[in-house]
Amino acid sequence: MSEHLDLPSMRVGYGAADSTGADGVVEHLDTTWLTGDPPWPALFQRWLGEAVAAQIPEPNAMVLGTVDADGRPATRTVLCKGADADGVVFFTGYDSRKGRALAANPVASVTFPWIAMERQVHFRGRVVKVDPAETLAYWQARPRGSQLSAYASQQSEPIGSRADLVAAAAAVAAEFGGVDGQTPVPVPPHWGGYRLEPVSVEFWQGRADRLHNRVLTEDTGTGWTVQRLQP
Ligand SMILES: Cc1cc2nc3c(=O)[nH]c(=O)nc-3n(C[C@H](O)[C@H](O)[C@H](O)COP(=O)(O)O)c2cc1C
Ligand SMILES: Cc1ncc(COP(=O)(O)O)c(CN)c1O
Repeated sequence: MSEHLDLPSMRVGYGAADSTGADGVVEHLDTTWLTGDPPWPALFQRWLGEAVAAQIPEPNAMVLGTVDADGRPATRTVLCKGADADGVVFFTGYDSRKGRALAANPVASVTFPWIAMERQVHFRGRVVKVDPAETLAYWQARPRGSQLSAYASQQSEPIGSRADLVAAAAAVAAEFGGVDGQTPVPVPPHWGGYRLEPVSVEFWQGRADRLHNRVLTEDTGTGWTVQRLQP
């Protein structure tokens, strides 16, 4: 397949030297943009708001990296459902492949790949389960169809066919009064939220000639540092 695609020559240049990039920002990302304690939330909220305003698809999608008990890394996309000074929150199956990795190794990375904005934000840190009240509040805000599917799905386990999957979902729907029923679907015991509590957050802004801007903020244990990194 890829032999018909000229991958080596595929590239996009970012901005023009010393001018604005696709992020619409003339000034270069600078360490002085990161203020506050911790220093990352204000700039992160601004960039997230700009990604939403730019109408890029799924601006709250983030690529989550985990490492399993055998040291094998894996990444997949999840939706960010909360972001504040305490960290970034996502919801998933606790017994899924990622859930099992996080049980063994409660650390992760997440990357927001805002490529259309020529931006990326990268977090690393410890991961904790959110408390059940936070999971319940989010669960109740999900569409009923998504609740039924999450209830039916043993996420990341094999299933024989699409028909088997549809039948499993239909059985769960019947248990709770049908797809359009009124019986509330309880939070499945195997489902809930996690919060990545960042110890490092890196902001990346693409610039001409690959002379990009990178600013890293890290929690050293005695306070947050802010440094520019080479591209
Ligand atoms: C844009 C996008 C958003 C997704 N959001 C979630 C999510 O919030 N939670 C989730 O469990 N899976 C989500 N998925 C599916 C995951 O990428 C993944 O396939 C699933 O969670 C199983 O991952 P695992 O087997 O590594 O545990 C999303 C996929 C895409 C493409
Ligand atoms: C399996 C799964 N779980 C959870 C989510 C999170 O999003 P939402 O709660 O908005 O459905 C997604 C989003 N694609 C998903 O695919």
